Amino acid sequence: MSFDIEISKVNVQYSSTKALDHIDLRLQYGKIYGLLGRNGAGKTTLLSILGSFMEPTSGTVRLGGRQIFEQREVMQHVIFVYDADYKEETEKVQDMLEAVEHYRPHFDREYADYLAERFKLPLQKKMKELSKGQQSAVNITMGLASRSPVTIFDEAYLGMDAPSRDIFYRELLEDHAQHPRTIILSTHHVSEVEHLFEEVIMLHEGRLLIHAPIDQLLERGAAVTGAAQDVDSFVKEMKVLHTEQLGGTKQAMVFGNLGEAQRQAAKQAGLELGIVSLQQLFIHMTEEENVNEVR
Ligand SMILES: Nc1ncnc2c1ncn2[C@@H]1O[C@H](COP(=O)(O)OP(=O)(O)OP(=O)(O)O)[C@@H](O)[C@H]1O
Repeated sequence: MSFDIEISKVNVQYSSTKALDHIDLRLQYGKIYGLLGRNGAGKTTLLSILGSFMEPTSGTVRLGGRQIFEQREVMQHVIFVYDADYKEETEKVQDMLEAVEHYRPHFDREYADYLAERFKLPLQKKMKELSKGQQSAVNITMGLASRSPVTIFDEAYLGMDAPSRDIFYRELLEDHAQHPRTIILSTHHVSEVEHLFEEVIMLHEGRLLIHAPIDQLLERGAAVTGAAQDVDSFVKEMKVLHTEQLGGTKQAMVFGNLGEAQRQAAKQAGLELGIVSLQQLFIHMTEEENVNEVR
């Protein structure tokens, strides 16, 4: 079975809110995707559809060419890890892990034990007795150890401290290298995880803003720094996402590939060209005044 994902003309309407507006996406099997968007952009809605937690109002979602909603045989290959509510959960951690093993055909018990050890999970405690960060670490352990061909993490690290998040990111990269699968990570900690992504998907107000390989996206951003009038004249025909000025020195963040001739011209004008991080691009690409031109 192929595990490529095809999302076609997907719309989701919640009473008066259009949460997803005509989303078309192809996700190739085996890559790590970063899903970004401001609060309310539609990330959880999109991931809930992929996780078969809900059906779109219209449009189709296929995995390997097959419809996914309520298709148990297809959905055993997809795991959706999200910030679940365990306030009432009396199951012990150990039992939770064993239960997942039952219906996840690629689950690796040894790896789950190893991760439980790495995260120092109290295996004999009830889920509701765990701290928020520990509950998230259980979710992540289930998500990684399931080795599902499609593994979705929706803000899965909530409450986890920086060392635990670091373990998560390292394990994800190492395990993905050994057991390639599609991983989709939705996150607000952009600067912390951008090194994981192979492709970036940005949603804005329910619509697709961009879907591109991360290196191509980063190549489109540049920070031009120098004397204010020189910067202004250099960027006058370009898409400027953001500017900052300190005294006579200005920095403009531009969006669009700079060719060799432009790079030479910048050098001759005494301007410095710097790289822009994904976080900076994300912040300014999703500003109201920039969205239309980015699109
Ligand atoms: N059950 C619901 N009923 C009505 N509106 C909803 C419901 N769930 C989500 N929405 C709305 O749909 C839009 C998308 O919400 P969604 O949770 O998908 O965004 P998100 O990108 O995951 O946001 P966040 O980053 O804040 O988690 C928002 O405007 C939200 O208010």
